[in-house]
Amino acid sequence: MSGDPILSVDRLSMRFGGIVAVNDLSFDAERRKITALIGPNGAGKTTVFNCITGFYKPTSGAMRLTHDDGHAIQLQRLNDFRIAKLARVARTFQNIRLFPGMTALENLMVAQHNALMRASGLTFLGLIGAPSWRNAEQAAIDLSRTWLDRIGLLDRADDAAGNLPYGDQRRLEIARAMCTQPALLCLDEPAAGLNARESAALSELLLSIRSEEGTSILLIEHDMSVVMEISDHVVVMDYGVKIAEGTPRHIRDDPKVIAAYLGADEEEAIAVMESGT
Ligand SMILES: Nc1ncnc2c1ncn2[C@@H]1O[C@H](COP(=O)(O)OP(=O)(O)OP(=O)(O)O)[C@@H](O)[C@H]1O
Repeated sequence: MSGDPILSVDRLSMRFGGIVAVNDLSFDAERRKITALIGPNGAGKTTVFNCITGFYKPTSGAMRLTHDDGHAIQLQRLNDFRIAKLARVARTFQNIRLFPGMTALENLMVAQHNALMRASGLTFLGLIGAPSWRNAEQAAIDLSRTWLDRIGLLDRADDAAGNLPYGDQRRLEIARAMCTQPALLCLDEPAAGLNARESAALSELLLSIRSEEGTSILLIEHDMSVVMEISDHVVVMDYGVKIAEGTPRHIRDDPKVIAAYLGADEEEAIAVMESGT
């Protein structure tokens, strides 16, 4: 794929002892597009995310994130905190990681903690109520409320996050990640456990983040209806390697992809496709 990649993964490998979770993987995620990373269970998708976001140090390979101004950052050289801060990569996890006892609004304020700490002069300006601190705090509240509105939860701002319906919690996590104003948003199975109506709301939210904020999105997802509906580009992994990539329509008809999902070999998959079943 040619174009304007925000993320270039180049020959990435990750081993755990004898297990090769990711093997010589290369792909690009285009700027202001939605790139889906799919594959059967154990294909290595989450391990790729963990390398990109600095949870794991890859065994070998490079991951370059290029900001809009052309400044490029080699992610494999940074730890997770610096990847979040300097590269502006935000992520969500397979399981919900909100603070359940805090309100929806407070969960979004927490995401802006670092910016607020800077504005508070590491608490001193906050203690004396300096105008610069008050302005920064108001801006953080405004941004939180804007995102609550975007996900349809403004009227539940003061409810504990843990009391919200599951689909709302999923969207709140994405809103929390967006409050860090990321360049690249990495979402690990955001549609897991959602019903059809909630999946549709999620797809709508992600499409609006792409079009309104212009945020680039990298998505791991098993729900093919979501993948097919919102992805600009799909990368398919199996056993740690890339087996296909292209548009959703292209990969949907690829016998290697069908074989990987069916657990069949490629010839069987072609036979299934040709029989139209
Ligand atoms: N910390 C680890 N230590 C040892 N093996 C690991 C570790 N993390 C992942 N693996 C192994 O690496 C392989 C890829 O796992 P990974 O979780 O990346 O796959 P996945 O495609 O995200 O799967 P799923 O769709 O089920 O979440 C698996 O065989 C897994 O057991």
